[in-house]
Amino acid sequence: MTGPKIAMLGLGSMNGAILTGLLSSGVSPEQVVATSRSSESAQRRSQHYGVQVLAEENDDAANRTAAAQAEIVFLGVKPYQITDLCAGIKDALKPGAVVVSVAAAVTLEMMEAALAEGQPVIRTMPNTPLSVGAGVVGLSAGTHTSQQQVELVAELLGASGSVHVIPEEQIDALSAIAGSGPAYAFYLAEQMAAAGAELGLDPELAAGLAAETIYGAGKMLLENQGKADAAQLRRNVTSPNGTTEQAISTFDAADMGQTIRAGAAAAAARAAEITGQLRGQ
Ligand SMILES: NC(=O)c1ccc[n+]([C@@H]2O[C@H](COP(=O)([O-])OP(=O)(O)OC[C@H]3O[C@@H](n4cnc5c(N)ncnc54)[C@H](OP(=O)(O)O)[C@@H]3O)[C@@H](O)[C@H]2O)c1
Ligand code: PRO
Repeated sequence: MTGPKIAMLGLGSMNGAILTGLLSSGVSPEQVVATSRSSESAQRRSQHYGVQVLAEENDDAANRTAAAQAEIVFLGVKPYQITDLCAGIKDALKPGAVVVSVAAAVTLEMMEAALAEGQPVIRTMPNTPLSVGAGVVGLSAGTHTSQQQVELVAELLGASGSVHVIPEEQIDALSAIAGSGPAYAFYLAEQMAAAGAELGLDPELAAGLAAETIYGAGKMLLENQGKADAAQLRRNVTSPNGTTEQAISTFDAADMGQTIRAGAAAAAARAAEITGQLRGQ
């Protein structure tokens, strides 16, 4: 085993996506110990990822046991569970270990208050495309976190995506674009596939066309950065008086741009609302 030992407490969609990215980028399964709530899910995930997964259902101390072994401890449970999890593991953590939350809405201050005095903590907002090496991560460091720990975590996650160190006040905004963003793209894919089927294409073909088209457009956006922005690339497809123009006019008439901006604003507002609820607990 080379590299730091990593604990993943909770191994659902998000920590699972991070783990897939880590394993693809050269982290060895022996470096990882994970937990889940149910023994059924622990068994399934252990088989899927080839890592040890302890179930809390079988052993109340599963999270402590996993955390005690690691230099980096990812918290991947639901936001309302994070501070209880912190309190549960605080005495078990190794000196120098860094606790990395992936949870929406849970602040560094809340985690620091639930952990031992001086505990290094990092708050992240990752997205699930980390599982295919194309993720985005927002990262804010706590009061007692060293630059070396930030760099270690950024390097680990950076092998499966881009990492942006940002002030904590901007995490909800990043979450509304990049954390939730894959769902917006999947929603667009669903609607494009449905439209293709309504126009007479085989539904499977239509879904494939939607996926490949969104992938290709994303690749062009990235490869044209600094040369042509999204608006220019869209104009390049939109021949005057042609077919695309009809689609874009229909979108504009329904104020789709404003709808998308309102959706992202609602996601950010919900994060702030959950933070408020957690503070009131
Ligand atoms: N999904 C995303 O795209 C995304 C993106 C960014 C951030 N996040 C954040 O990621 C966190 C997890 O979300 P998710 O979507 O991954 O949820 P999820 O798929 O429901 O996964 C939650 C995981 O936590 C486990 N768990 C529950 N209670 C536990 C306990 N007491 N001890 C150990 N493990 C426990 C569950 O185990 P069982 O399977 O046995 O129930 C499951 O593995 C949330 O805080 C969310 O804000 C998610
Ligand atoms: N998924 C989590 C949620 O929907 C956080 C961003 C993406 O709450």
